[in-house]
Amino acid sequence: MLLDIEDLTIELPPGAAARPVLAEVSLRVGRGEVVGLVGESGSGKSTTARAVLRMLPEGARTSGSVAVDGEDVLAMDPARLRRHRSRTVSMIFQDPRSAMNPVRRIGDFLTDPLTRVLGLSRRDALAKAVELLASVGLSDPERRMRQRPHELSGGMLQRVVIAAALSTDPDLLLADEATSALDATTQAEVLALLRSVQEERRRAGSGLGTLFITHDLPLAAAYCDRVYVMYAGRVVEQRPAHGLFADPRHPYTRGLLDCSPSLGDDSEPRPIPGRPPSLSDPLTGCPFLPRCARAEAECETWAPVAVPVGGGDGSAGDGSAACRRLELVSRSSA
Ligand SMILES: Nc1ncnc2c1ncn2[C@@H]1O[C@H](COP(=O)(O)OP(=O)(O)OP(=O)(O)O)[C@@H](O)[C@H]1O
Repeated sequence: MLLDIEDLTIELPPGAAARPVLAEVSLRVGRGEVVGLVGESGSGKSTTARAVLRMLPEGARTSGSVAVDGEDVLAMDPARLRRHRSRTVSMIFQDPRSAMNPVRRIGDFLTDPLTRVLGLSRRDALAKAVELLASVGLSDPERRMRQRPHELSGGMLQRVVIAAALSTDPDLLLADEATSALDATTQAEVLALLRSVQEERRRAGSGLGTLFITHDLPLAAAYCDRVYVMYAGRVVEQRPAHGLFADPRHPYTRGLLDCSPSLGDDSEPRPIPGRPPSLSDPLTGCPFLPRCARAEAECETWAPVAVPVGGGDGSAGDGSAACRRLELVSRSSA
């Protein structure tokens, strides 16, 4: 398994929060797989991605494990961690401008990791940077190399950032809301680009794993192979994308789909009532309870546990959802 997060719990120092930022998160990404991580703001998506780079909140206490290619990231020594961050994993953020120094040229942004991390000569790095810009679909790459960020559109800049992220040939790509700031057409183009990179690496026999973070569940269901849904620092459902979209099992997943406008459906999107809990809200029982239309008194004391669920196409056990009602059903049919 390329990325294997097991039972990861991250707690802030005493007094800073009433509940963990992440609670017992387990998540896997295989080579060649695109895995979605979805949830409302504050659910813990970025913290999960940052934990893969061991970029943890100040003073955080951690339990559980984060392994990449079988190696425990939380136990890496500083030299190994540097290599892990610069070679094995690359991260793309929502705002490409924040990743770039506005006064430096695009060429410098790209050649920097090539000389520093890969040890290429300046000349080879320049040639490789031009190649990379062409490979992400930017016209006139030599001219782009001399331009500064403000001279390029958001979509073009995100392509530059993707080129830089791929320049060190990482095994794992963490895309944190990487297309959220783009208009619909540009978003579709950037997703197609990421897919084609994925295919190319698959054909070359060195599958790239992608963790695709978004608040947009229909987008994740359309783009990803498998999707994890997070709520209040926990994974509440994880399924193959088609099953999740066709037959969501957790009430929160259903709620997210019901509040998304969908093509060919005239029904009004219905927002989930209430708001997600903040870190200062202590949680007992099911964290979704205050917003759940199907909650019962017993949910108040229920300790969340992942219950195996089928794929919506008759296949069994290829996903899970953490809901007490599903646990009752699975117990009664066992
Ligand atoms: N370094 C930190 N110190 C204190 N609190 C933090 C820190 N990092 C994250 N948090 C808190 O942890 C919770 C989860 O944040 P996180 O950024 O992982 O959520 P998210 O799902 O990615 O949200 P968004 O979509 O808004 O980025 C939030 O309540 C956030 O305020």
